Amino acid sequence: MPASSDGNPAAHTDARSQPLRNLWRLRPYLRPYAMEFAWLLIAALAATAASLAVPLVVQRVVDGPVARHDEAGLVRLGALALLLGVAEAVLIFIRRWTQSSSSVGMEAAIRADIYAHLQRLPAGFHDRWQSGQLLSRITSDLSVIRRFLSFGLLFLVLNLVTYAAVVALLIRLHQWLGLLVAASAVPLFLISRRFARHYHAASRRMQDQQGDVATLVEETALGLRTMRAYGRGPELAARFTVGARRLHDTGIGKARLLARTSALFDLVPNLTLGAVLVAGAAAVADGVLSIGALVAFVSLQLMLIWPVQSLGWIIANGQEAATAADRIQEVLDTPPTIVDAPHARPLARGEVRGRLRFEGVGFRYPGTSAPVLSDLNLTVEAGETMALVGVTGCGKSTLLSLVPRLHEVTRGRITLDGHDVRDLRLESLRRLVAVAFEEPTLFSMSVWENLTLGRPDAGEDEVRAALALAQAEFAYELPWGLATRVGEQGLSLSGGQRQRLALARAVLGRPAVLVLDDPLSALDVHTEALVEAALRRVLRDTATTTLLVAHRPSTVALADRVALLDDGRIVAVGTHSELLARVPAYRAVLSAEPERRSDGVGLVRS
Ligand SMILES: Nc1ncnc2c1ncn2[C@@H]1O[C@H](COP(=O)(O)OP(=O)(O)OP(=O)(O)O)[C@@H](O)[C@H]1O
Repeated sequence: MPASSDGNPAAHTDARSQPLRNLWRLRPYLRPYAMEFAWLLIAALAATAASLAVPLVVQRVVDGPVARHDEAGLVRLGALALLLGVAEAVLIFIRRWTQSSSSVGMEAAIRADIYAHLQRLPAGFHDRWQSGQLLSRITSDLSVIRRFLSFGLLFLVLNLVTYAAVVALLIRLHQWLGLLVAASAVPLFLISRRFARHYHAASRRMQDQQGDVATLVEETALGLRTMRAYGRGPELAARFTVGARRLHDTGIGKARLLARTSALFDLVPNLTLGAVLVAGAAAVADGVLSIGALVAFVSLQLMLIWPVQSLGWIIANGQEAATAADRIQEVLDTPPTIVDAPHARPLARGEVRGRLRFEGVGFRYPGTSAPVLSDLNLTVEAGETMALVGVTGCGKSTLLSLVPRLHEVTRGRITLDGHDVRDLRLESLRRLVAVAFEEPTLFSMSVWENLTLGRPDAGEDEVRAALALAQAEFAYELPWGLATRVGEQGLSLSGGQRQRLALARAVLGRPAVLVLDDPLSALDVHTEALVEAALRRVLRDTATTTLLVAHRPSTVALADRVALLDDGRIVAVGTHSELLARVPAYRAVLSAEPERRSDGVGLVRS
């Protein structure tokens, strides 16, 4: 399903679009457990058969040994009833034991597939989807499906079989009374159908709202400091209260719907039971039914009460699972748009010189009308360092993201040594092109693991050299050195420390092309100078082609040439001093003069 542009793809979903179809589509996950399911179904059916046999034994007891005062017969039939009871208990144990391992295994397999799919989806998908929505799909929605596959589905089959078997036995005991019980299935069916329709819509609403609340909690946790600094705590709390209240109301609505329907599910079998008792007593009085048969009839009919009562719960569980499956398939059905072309080939580091060309490149974010880049031409020679300069919001980061194909060009092409980057294997391209973002992400793992993300085979000397280059030797001073866990729930690092580790991570990969998005913006002047000096040395020595977003003259000084980006195009290319001398717009961008934003939103300083 295409996500909506408001970041809440769920908001536009038709809840009744494909009831049960998406749940059915999950059946391949059941296949590895088909044998286990067959066994547990056999165990469950055998347990049901054992429980159904008990009233028939009771009938024999009442009409036989009790009527004839036959003690030996009573003991024999009593022992049989006891045996049936024990058999039922053992079979139920076997069923429960089997069902837990298979359903948890299926849940884990679906979760692994969703996670792998999320990794293949392009950056644009993650820009549009709220992470809370993804989180709730991969956690609570999957749990709902597991519960249905392990309990709801089993009891649905079991209860239907029980119902059919009991009705058949009842018809055998007394045809008309049996048919009366069978007729009670009609109102039950109508009630179930209406309930399923309403409950499906309510379930979808609730699962979407759970995702919204998860998003709110996540945003609050991530933005806690900003929120406090601006004194916006109460406002966010109010937003949360509204979301939580909505979720609460939907939950209450669902519970009331279930309660109302459950009352009807209680009423129908009890009314039928009342009618059977009256008509059965009359039949016994007329001598057409024995007392033992009436006792057996009523005992069997009582066995229908639980299957009918639990129908509400089973339908509710099934509808929740169906909507959860809808939400999961919405993610799985989103095709990964940035993938290897069939003819894509790998390119070894040794084969690459690093000449990077943008030829008539255009780019527009999905769901937006105006392109950010249009007809952009630029050549970065092999081993050259090119700085990219432009006002805030003109598309510098967007341009960089096109090189490793985090986004895909919508027009033109980007070539590396003459190869269109779309003709290269993604894995190969991303090994050749290393990126350091302005706001780098460190993962919840050790500094070492964060550094060697793109080069798991890197040796200690290489890591040391990369840390030295990025002036990031502070990492050795951390409590456990490079083994210190950083990122979420790890040690907090300053913005500058994070940037330096990200820079070390980028250069450690020994890339052919280094893409740096203002990588020194969070450094103090002294550290910046040290990093720049080291970076200049390395860029020269390793002959790495570098495309570098720069806002400050000191960073621009790292570059051999500078390209000025304006209105989605490269409007000037030259050395820093050439552009300073002949391009007023360049002077304006690099000086502290106020400059119009490229999108015309207002006046900003670059
Ligand atoms: N995911 C997105 N979806 C839609 N529009 C986006 C997205 N990301 C960025 N934009 C828009 O694209 C334009 C270019 O953004 P970009 O981040 O590339 O600018 P920039 O030149 O790097 O800015 P800065 O110097 O502030 O980092 C902006 O108008 C921005 O609003």
